[in-house]
Amino acid sequence: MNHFHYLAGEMHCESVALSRIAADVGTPTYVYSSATIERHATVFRDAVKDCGCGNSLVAYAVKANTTGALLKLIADCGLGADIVSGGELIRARRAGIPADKIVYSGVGKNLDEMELALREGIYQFNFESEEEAEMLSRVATRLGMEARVAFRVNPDVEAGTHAKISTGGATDKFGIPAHRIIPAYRRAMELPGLKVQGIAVHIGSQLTDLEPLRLAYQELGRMIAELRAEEVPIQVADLGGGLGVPYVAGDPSPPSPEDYGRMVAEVTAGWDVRLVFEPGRVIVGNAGVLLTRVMLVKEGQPDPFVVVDAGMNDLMRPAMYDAWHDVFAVRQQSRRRRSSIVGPVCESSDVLAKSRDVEEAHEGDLLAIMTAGAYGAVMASNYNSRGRPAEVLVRGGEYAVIRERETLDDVVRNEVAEPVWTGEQRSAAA
Ligand SMILES: Cc1ncc(COP(=O)(O)O)c(C=O)c1O
Ligand SMILES: N[C@@H](CCCC[NH3+])C(=O)O
Repeated sequence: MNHFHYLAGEMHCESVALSRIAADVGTPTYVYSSATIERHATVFRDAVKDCGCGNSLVAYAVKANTTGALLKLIADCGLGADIVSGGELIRARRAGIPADKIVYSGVGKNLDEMELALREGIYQFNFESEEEAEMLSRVATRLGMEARVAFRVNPDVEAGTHAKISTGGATDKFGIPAHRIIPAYRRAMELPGLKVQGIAVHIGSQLTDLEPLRLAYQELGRMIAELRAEEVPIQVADLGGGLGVPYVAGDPSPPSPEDYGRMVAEVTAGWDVRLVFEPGRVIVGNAGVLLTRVMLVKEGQPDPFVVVDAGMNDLMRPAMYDAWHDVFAVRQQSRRRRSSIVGPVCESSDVLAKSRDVEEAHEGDLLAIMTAGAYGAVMASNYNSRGRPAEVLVRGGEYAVIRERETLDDVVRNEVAEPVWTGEQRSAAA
């Protein structure tokens, strides 16, 4: 369910016409609906609230979309944050997410990031290796602090999603395999500065079948029992994120948060733990579109190329994962024409929609690339010296720019125009 819909043949977000945003802010621009985000946050929270001990923590996976105003909205819905870097920690805190609602995942946290997270007092570090436990112990001891920790298990299950977004297979870099879990916890319990409290799992993203999740959670349940038999005090089970969203209008396949919540309640019954969830895409995916303008239409083989002003640098997903995003004309057209929608970037993979039966497009038309709220703006780059797109948040009948479009000055800001070579630095110091 989202808040993008047609009114008198024109696509609106809530009640704001996308053509108005394009006229005021330009294109390409990401447009988000605050009502959709609030709704998804609430629906997810309600779907899992009775699972586990009933005091579940829903920690939004900040990587899906980190724009400050959007994070603030999610914080106001009471969600915590799942972070993967010091930068995401700072963003989450600035958005008002309390430290005790923050969990920290990721295979490579550096010492500075560990120190920052410790000083902030986050809820839990999810270790992805035994080495991380040693590192954090040293940091915590030096600071005279104690870190609450968990290990992420790699359950070796086939998530049934795109290979590049699967994370729970034996050859993926994430987590540690089941056979190393007990020794890892034994060691962590001996290390100073660590307080073992939980266990975590996350097998991938855009999952449209609950079975792989069920298998992973059952494996987690077995591990909790084994760990408790070894007197490891597991009180928290972090079930990760991964719930998919429909990328094709009307696609019924992704399970609803309610179905997911029922499955979780069933599998985790009797675990006697606090559950943590890390949803990303399901909160923001359908809350955003990328608004773009047709620059020209050129003949092509086998279909015409509709060249738009958004490219793979603005929305990487089609080039990177062959991802499908519906493309609709902002002003509905009755004629249709098989076309490829392509960006201006100098790469053959800069194709947003390949040979699609779409509404016929003409120079100057506006198009909406749908379901672009998650892993869209966050993955944008400056490739081809293109400024990253603007972002706009709609609320009721009004909207606000929440990120300005980058100018060329912004793009080159950190470059040093007149390099100072090391030899010159030495002679200046002498
Ligand atoms: C550890 C972890 N948690 C949560 C997420 C969020 O996943 P999703 O956006 O699919 O819910 C990810 C991304 O795959 C992740 O790596
Ligand atoms: N960036 C991916 C999701 C990765 C999730 C993080 N592990 C996507 O756009 O689908």
